[in-house]
Amino acid sequence: MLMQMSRAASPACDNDPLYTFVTVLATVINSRLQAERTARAQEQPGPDDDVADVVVVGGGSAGCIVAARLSEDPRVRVTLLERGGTEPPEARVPAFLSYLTARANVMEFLQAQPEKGNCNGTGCVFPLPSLLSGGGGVNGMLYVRGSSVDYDDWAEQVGDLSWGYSSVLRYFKRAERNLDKIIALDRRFHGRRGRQPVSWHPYRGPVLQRLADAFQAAGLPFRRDVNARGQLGYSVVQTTTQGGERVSSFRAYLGPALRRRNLRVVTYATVTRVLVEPTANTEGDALPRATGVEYMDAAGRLRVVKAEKEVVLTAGALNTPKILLLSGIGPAEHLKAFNISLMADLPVGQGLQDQSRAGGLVFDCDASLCVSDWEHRVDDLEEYDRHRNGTLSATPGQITAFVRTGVDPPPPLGRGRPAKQPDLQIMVSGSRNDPNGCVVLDRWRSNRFTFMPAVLHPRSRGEVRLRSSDPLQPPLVRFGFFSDDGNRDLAVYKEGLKLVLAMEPRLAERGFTLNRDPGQAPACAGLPFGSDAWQDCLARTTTGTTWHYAASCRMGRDGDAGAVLDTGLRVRGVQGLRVADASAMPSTTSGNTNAPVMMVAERAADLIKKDHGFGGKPCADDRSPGDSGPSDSEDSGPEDGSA
Ligand SMILES: Cc1cc2nc3c(=O)[nH]c(=O)nc-3n(C[C@H](O)[C@H](O)[C@H](O)COP(=O)(O)OP(=O)(O)OC[C@H]3O[C@@H](n4cnc5c(N)ncnc54)[C@H](O)[C@@H]3O)c2cc1C
Repeated sequence: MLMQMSRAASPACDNDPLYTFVTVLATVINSRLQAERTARAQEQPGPDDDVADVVVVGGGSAGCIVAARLSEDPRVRVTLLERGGTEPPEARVPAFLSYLTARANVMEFLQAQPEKGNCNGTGCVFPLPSLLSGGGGVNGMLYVRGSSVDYDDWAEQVGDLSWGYSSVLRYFKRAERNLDKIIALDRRFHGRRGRQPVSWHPYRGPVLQRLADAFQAAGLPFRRDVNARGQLGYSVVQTTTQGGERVSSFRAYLGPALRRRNLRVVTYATVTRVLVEPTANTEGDALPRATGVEYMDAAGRLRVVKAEKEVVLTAGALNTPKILLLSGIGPAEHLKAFNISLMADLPVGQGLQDQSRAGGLVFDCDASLCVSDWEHRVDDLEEYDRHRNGTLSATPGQITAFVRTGVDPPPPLGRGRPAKQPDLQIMVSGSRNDPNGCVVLDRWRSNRFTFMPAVLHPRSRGEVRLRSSDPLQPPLVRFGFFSDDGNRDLAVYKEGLKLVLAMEPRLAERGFTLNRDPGQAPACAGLPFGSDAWQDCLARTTTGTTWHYAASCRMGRDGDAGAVLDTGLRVRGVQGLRVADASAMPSTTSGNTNAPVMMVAERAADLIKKDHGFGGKPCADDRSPGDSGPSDSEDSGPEDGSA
């Protein structure tokens, strides 16, 4: 209830008859889906005296993987607590993305702190997934690992080669079940037997073809596989799907594991804090220890689960820091202001990153290309229902481009860092220009496309702090978009705008008309369209998140004042507490963040198993860094059947 009160206005059009229509159809589609092979998560809270070996907090992209991996050993009791409910059936339909992201029962919409230099000074509105599967259940499904340079940078930053590309590649491969026969043949880079299916959306309609032609005509090279030897160019990207259905890490990992007796999953369980107790270690120093968590169940009752080995936080890059702060782990001054007893003075929440982007350039589609009427919609549904194909099996966002702009100086010679790391991504988002303003509704037949340049490696930093000591209040978030000294992030973004503006004639030839309506960016209406001042204005007033929140509790080397975790993902100065989600990343990667988060979670599970001597199937991969190894490092396959 309190969560509802704290939400910003949701763009949901729940009362629209079309929404009801789609929901009913989604249910019909679901009823024809192959029989559920996975048990439903338990929605009943556990007994008051619940005890586990490991408590995992947050059942998102990372949490579902950590819980499933750790419970492979039947001796290890794992409890996963998730504040939302189970992934809804319509999440499986790729084109229903827009309905999901507008639904208050799976997404929380919040407002960030107002800042002068972005979001028109009013505070960016941003969504937070709230369901078992987290971002993986509502996201755009793009499977993008990023550049090898990203991970070599991580290794250098944290002083640990095991986070370098040749090491983390094993975990990417371990997670992946690539369903494209040709791509899967590239065994150096791809896995074929992991739990996470990766495939192309089956449908590539005329709109996609023409967008691809426009990128090609603009001189960008076509890149078939962005997850192997390089990313630069434009691509139709593979997705976390199988046979025309979304497969989140909930479906891929946790669903098949739910039958395990040693795994307990509790939904509608909001963790309010980690229980941290001062203890004595062998040297006699007082070193606090995480002993469990407190959570609020669906009935609003406070409960406790004890963790005999450790607590793993996977509540996402905005809520993991909030939970740490509520538990007395964070900047001392900040905690003092809320009368929270200090357990460890750490820069929790300080290094928040998201890939700054802003409203890009909007193109309207010729009616001949983007027809959408009731007849077509019914055809679409029939096609999907029968063949898992057609417009419902895909999203326009499957096409994207990665660019190195040249804003940053070239890397020093001999440093072995070829200029293959993109700093800009052009994302494409489809929507409908509906007269009733409910653009989210029948978006699977988009008639309007926005090209959104996103700054992949922002210099700007934000922060996550507590709004209040009430654990049900959302965190206070400041994104800091376009706030870096020297405006380098702004320069990268503007390069993206220029690139798309230069594509305008090619897009026009192919049926896409640039929408010059000043209403697209009212604050910039008085400025000449496309001018430098207009570009600045666009960035400052139409700023948005890319939903790639990361690095808010980053790992780092000993002595790094900005590091919250060590490179084993352990919270510094606290025993029995780890972070294994996007918060732990040292910096954002060259692209979307879901695949990197899955890699971090796979690695975290191995680190935990190793530390506690748990069994299961460690990635045969913890060999010496630098040995990229053959694909025998892959998982031997889902033991409980695939999703
Ligand atoms: C709209 C959208 C589109 C995106 N598109 C893409 C894309 O196309 N490709 C891509 O690679 N990435 C995409 N991403 C990003 C990607 O999904 C995230 O990076 C990834 O899901 C982060 O994983 P996580 O485990 O760190 O956090 P999440 O997946 O967000 O999981 C956190 C979980 O913790 C739960 N939780 C939070 N607080 C508590 C609490 N107190 N108690 C219990 N549970 C709690 C949440 O409900 C949630 O389930 C997108 C994200 C969004 C939101």
